[in-house]
Amino acid sequence: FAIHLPSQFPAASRLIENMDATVDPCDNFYQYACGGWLKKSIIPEAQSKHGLQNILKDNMEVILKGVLEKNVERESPAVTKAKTLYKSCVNNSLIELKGGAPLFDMLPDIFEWPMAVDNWDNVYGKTWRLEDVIARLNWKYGTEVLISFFIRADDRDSAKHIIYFDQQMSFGLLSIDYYSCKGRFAEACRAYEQFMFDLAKLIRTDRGLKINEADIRAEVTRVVNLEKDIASATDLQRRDPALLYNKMQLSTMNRIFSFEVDFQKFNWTYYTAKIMDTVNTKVNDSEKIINYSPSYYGKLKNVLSKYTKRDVQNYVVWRFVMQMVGELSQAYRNTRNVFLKVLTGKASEDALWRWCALYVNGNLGKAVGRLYVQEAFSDNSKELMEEMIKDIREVFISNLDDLSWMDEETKNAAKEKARAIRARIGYSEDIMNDEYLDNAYKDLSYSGEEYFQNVLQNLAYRTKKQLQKLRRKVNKNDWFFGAAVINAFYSASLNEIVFPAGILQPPFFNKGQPKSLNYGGIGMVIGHEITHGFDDNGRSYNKDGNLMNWWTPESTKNFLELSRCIASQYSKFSWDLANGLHLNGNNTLEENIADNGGIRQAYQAYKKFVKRNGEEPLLPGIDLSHDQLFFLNFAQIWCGSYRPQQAVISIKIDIHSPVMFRVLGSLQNFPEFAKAFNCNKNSNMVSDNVCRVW
Ligand SMILES: CCCCC[C@H](S)C(=O)N[C@@H](Cc1ccccc1)C(=O)N[C@@H](C)C(=O)O
Ligand SMILES: [Zn+2]
Repeated sequence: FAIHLPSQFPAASRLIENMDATVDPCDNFYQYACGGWLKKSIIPEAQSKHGLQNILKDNMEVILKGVLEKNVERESPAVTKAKTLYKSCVNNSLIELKGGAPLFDMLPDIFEWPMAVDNWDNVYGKTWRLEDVIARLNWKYGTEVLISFFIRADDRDSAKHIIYFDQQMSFGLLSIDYYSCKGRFAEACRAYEQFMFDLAKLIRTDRGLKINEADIRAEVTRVVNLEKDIASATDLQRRDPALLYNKMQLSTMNRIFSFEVDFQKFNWTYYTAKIMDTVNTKVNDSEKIINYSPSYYGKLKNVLSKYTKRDVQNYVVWRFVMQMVGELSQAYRNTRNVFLKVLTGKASEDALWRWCALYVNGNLGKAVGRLYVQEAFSDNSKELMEEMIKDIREVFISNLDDLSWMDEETKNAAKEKARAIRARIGYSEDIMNDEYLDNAYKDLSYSGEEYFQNVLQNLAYRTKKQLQKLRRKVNKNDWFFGAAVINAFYSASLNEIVFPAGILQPPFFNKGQPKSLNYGGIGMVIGHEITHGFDDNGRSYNKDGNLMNWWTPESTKNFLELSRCIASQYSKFSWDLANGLHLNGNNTLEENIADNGGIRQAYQAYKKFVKRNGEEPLLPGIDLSHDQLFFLNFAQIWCGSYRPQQAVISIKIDIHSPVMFRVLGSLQNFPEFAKAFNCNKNSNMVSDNVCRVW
């Protein structure tokens, strides 16, 4: 356009392009809103799913590349470190030259990988202790295996830090179902074993060691069986945080929850001291800890009694090396690429610069966040966001009065908590301050030629920062998310909602676009995050972020009944792309409650805005009311598609419902949607059993 159109015009063309007006909005609003997008979009080779939000992510990566590659005459040392790290990461020729050596040269430091070395039993086996290897994997290599050890705010004393012991949180095959190795999971299992086999073989080859394929295969099989047994020991349904909170002394862990490997009793105090010594923090038997998974530790005893120390060492080192192949030469990356293609459908690697931009952002989020904000974030959105947060918070609070299932006492406590929620918008001022930034990264120094060492340094550094917090109070002013992040968050222990700069952009938000689009976009996100304070997990925490029950038994009973309505409703959705698998309404309950609350609160806030300020001028070029545009923009934020393999993964491990069901589920439960589109009561978009919690 030669003439400068008001910035809302791109909104109209975007909305029209993405939708398919031939679909009846009352039949399938997702198809109506996204049909246009779905017709013209393909999932890139390097992705296993692709949606409108990925386009924002791709654009952000381009911005990050630009700022990380730009040489400027004067900059803070912290920013220089980010650029050096990036340079080492994109130095493909040098990475290729180093082959697998950076990895297999450091394996002795974690007591070696038995299947990729000779004579392990004599050289390492005799003095081997499980505590030594998993302690080191934790503090030095940021790898949690068998035991999840982390330091976090005490659930019942959110100002203090405490040590937590939890069950293993991640598995090579992602979820327990894959270990059946049957039907749709058979191929993934085989590819997983092949990945381990190929990597062990490659390391032996590069080390000049002989290869007995049958021996390697046998060890691979034992390792996968061990991992399957560990996964089988994990607690699956962990809905109530109060039930996880088992505070005890380390001596109790030794007395009740210990286990053995090759008849060596695991000593929890010795293990914990091994980790805490690295940050000069003394712990002994009387140290208080929180055991999140008593039954898992009880089962671990039986699991490990079936395996040798060699099997256990093979497994724990495998969990580390399988992550690290990504930082090595093509031959090593290929062992995992083949596996990922089968597991997720991802058919090629991401462009190296994209991977490196995200890697540096993930590790030096404060420095990269500063560059991103300076380059791409218009600061004028803060007051508009504050106004919208105020609107939506008030709607949440006033809606409480309509809830017949909640008594006055509980309502008052809910109002108090809602008022206490603190909002973080865009980025923390700290990152614009040179000495703050330089201090944050003072202990880090990178080499442009040693990418793998840089990565190891980051693994140790991140863990060290966390371990050092144990004897310190929680700093409630710390931002726990970077600025270049296209997402939003709620923290129960801080009772805080966070909207990083990355999400404050179209289609979520734009000062120039109509308010109907802003409320259907970021407005719904704001409601989503506020509602997390009251979902089936967040509701257990009080306004100060402590696990304290502020509910009357009657209100609790009613809440659980209504949340079960949501859970069973979403469980009814079956997904043809995942050959008919049903959603897991329990695993996705928190996010579904948040979505259902968010859409209602944002819509009501928009209507209040219109009452205060009058109807907005219609959007030229699209004959929809602003009520309709509100829902259209919300839905289009979720336009996207999945590869079949990724569809199964999302159902198994994503706490969010798949995108189309997030739109269908929340709108079927919200009668104002049907009103806006004049849907009659037996249309698909009107649920015959509306569920409503907030
Ligand atoms: C491991 C990350 C978990 C993120 C959890 C936060 S509460 C969340 O669910 N954020 C919302 C933000 C949002 C809400 C409504 C509409 C759009 C975007 C979310 O859905 N995040 C998605 C993108 C995700 O994290 O997968
Ligand atoms: Zn959420």
